[in-house]
Amino acid sequence: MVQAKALTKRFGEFEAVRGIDVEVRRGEAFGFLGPNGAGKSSTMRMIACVSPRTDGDLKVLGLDPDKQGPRIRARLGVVPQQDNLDNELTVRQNLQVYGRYFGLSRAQVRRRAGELLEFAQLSDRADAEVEPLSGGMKRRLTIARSLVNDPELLLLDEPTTGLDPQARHLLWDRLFRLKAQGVTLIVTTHYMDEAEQLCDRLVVMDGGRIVAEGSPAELITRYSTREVLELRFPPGQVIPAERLADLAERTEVLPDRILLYAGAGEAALEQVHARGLRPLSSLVRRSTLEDVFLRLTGRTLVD
Ligand SMILES: Nc1ncnc2c1ncn2[C@@H]1O[C@H](COP(=O)(O)OP(=O)(O)OP(=O)(O)O)[C@@H](O)[C@H]1O
Repeated sequence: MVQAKALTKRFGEFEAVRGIDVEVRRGEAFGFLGPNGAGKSSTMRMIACVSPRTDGDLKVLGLDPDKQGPRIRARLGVVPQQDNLDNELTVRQNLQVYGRYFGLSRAQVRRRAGELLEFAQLSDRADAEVEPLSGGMKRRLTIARSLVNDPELLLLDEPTTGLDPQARHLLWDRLFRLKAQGVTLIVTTHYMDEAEQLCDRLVVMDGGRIVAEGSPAELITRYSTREVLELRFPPGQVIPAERLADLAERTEVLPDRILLYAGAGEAALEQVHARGLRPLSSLVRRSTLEDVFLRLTGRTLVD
């Protein structure tokens, strides 16, 4: 669906995307995970044929965005980072206007709008104005609108940023449904749980480069331990990192806590207690993509 080789985007002197290689296969949910400024949106905008590449090769649906942008766009759905719905129109009209734009007849538009309202779980709001809708509803409507042309490939730039957990889960559920219908998804996100839930495969981006690639489970196995012991100490107390280092394969000291990467977290915690250390709280959890990112970059995703 997408083949990029040494794909590069420069803004003047600044290189936002630094020669990345990416391949997205039909039917998969593929993710770009990285913090703000990593180059995810710049990459997405090149794939969406709205921003030309500066260098490298790019094929989307086997076509060249420089020469065949309109043909590609006709088969794509694009969900931008910011909702750009028409607040003057109702929910249904937002879908209908887009349908007309894609050249559907009035009858086709009516039918498609009905299907999409159902998909977005907004049938009961069809004739409501857009402005007072919740953030989650607006997001679902934006996604529904991007599906008007029945795209093979759907690009979602930070689909759930700013949504509460319930709205995020509802939205993920809709995306799973699309995937089950065979739509290829490409998602950018700085939420590691979103990447872990949604993506079959992903690349971790930082500073315009790809720093790792694989399925969430592969990345965790490759770059982290099975379990992590998180210890918090009272404010102002120096974290006794040197007294804990031998309990784990690796430790990370963050401003408010220390992370001990150990195969068996409970056993490590027993040792902590046996050494007379009394953390304010302790938590044994499995490793996540956040741990992978920390390992690869020395920073947390939300820095
Ligand atoms: N039009 C532009 N002109 C100049 N610099 C830009 C432009 N667009 C993006 N950049 C810069 O390129 C870098 C990558 O931006 P990009 O939006 O691709 O990152 P991102 O990973 O999507 O982060 P975010 O989540 O903030 O969108 C940033 O440093 C940004 O300031």
